[in-house]
Amino acid sequence: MRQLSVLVRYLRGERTAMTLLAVLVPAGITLQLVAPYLLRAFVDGTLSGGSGGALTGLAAWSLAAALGVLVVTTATEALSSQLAWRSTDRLRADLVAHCLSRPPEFYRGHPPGELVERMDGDVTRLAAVMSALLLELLAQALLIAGILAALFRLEWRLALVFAPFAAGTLVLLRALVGHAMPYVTARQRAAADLQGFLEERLAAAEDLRVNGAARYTLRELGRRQDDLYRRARQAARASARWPATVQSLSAAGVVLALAVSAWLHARGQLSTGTAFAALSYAMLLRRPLLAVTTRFRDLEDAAAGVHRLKDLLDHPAAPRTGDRTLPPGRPGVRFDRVSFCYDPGEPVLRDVSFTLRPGERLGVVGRTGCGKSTVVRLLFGLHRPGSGTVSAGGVDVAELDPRALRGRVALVTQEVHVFHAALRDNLTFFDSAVPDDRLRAALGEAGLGPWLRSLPDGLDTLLGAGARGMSAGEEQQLALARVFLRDPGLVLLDEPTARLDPYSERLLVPALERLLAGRTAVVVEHRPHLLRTADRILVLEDGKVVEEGERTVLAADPASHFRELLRTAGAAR
Ligand SMILES: Nc1ncnc2c1ncn2[C@@H]1O[C@H](COP(=O)(O)OP(=O)(O)OP(=O)(O)O)[C@@H](O)[C@H]1O
Repeated sequence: MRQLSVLVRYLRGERTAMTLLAVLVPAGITLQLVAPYLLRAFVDGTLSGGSGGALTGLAAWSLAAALGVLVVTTATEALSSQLAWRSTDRLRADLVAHCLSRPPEFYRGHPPGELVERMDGDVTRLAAVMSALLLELLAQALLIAGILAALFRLEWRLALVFAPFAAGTLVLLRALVGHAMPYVTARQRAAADLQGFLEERLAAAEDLRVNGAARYTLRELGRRQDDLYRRARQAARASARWPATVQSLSAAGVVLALAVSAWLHARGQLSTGTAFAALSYAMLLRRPLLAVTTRFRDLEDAAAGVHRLKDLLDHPAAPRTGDRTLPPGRPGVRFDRVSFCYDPGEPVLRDVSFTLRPGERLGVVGRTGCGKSTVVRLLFGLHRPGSGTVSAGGVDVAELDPRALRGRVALVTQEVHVFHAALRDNLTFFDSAVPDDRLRAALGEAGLGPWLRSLPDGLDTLLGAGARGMSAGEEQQLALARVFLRDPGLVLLDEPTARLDPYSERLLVPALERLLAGRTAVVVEHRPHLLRTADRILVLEDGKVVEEGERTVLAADPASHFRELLRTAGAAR
């Protein structure tokens, strides 16, 4: 139940609704408790030949009580469901904001499908708890207490029979929560795993089909579905065992009420009306106990969900950033004895040092896996060096305000995300303040002018899944247009042409050249012809700098690593 403390935090902002509920719930319970009393008076009144007027009055009161229960229940449900929507919306917004501020490692541990399951599935389950369950459990607990109190007033011997029975049932319920929780958590984990798997495979559907991996994917899907089924069965078994026990116990309770009432009635110690009322209370008691137990499964689901959400919320934030900004103009770059490793273990960069003056262009080369992309990721502030300093414009990147950094430094990789949104929004990231002529100019600089003119709705054309498709080259040009729009002083290119065919690459190169002109740039590239315009070259091997210097000098030196790389690449072409 500790997990539900998260709920309490979100319910705290709902004072008015909670106050109204605090009035409505006891009112509803009181009305339910009054009904058997009215029944007793009616039965005893009828048997003792009471006046017709009094009996009609009692019947009218019973009807009013039943209507009252209906009105109060409807109002309670409407109020609690509104409260749940508002609270869960806030929780979901907090979760999204939280995830958006996590470092890249977070997304390695939590694939998008799993995050969607948590933000949607878990949060929706919580909505159910907030609206119905929690309130219902509270109301039913109050109802049980109320029934026992009413029974004491009615006939203390009957209450003595019921009190231990109800208490015993509640103790069993308490045990139930902890009992099924691990199974429920395992089931939810398996569901999230399945969702993550589906999300990843569907995103790569084209590759899977082309490479004939569809059958393997279906086999894997089957394995994960089996796992989910097995865990769901275990969870259902664990959750069902106790409610069945409680159901039997409550049936025994009703029989007990009947037996005790009949015995007392036979000895003349209980009026017929009181016996009826006692039986009504026994039936009434049966309802909350059963409701509580059958609802426990949902409650456990939610508690396990909260557990997983807390786990998500507890993930450490991205490393603290500073509030410094970059000085105006084109920033220089400096790596000073930088070492870095992703996970504890082998360093990916070791003691890397180099300097790039403002406006210079550095080509980073080396075999695959030698750490080239890591250099640009550190410069873009995606990771912090384990030791040493990475600075841009003379400011340690760790001390830069991330917004200032992103405003002045642009990273272009081979991954381009096209949102299912208008072209305009895809360029501005939903900033409506950017004027259209700037957008058109940026698209023109990126070489997308003719493409824009061919679009039926121009900047309003819908892009992304299910809408206007784009070739890999056009997507890459779109990424460049985003960068042109920001007019950064430092551009980082991480193999932007890697997934393009030679034709698309030839179309992209002029736009890339326009982008790099007059800016400081770090270019990671395998293909030597894209390094033709670099001023300096950095050659990495196993995370270490094995060569660094002017491109023309290195290219002319027959013994240089760079010359060797050019030769190898030339032979491969
Ligand atoms: N997110 C990550 N978590 C753990 N290890 C990583 C991660 N990213 C890269 N690595 C590892 O760090 C090393 C350097 O990776 P990096 O991407 O910098 O190499 P690269 O030189 O750019 O390679 P390529 O030319 O293939 O793109 C590799 O061994 C890689 O497996």
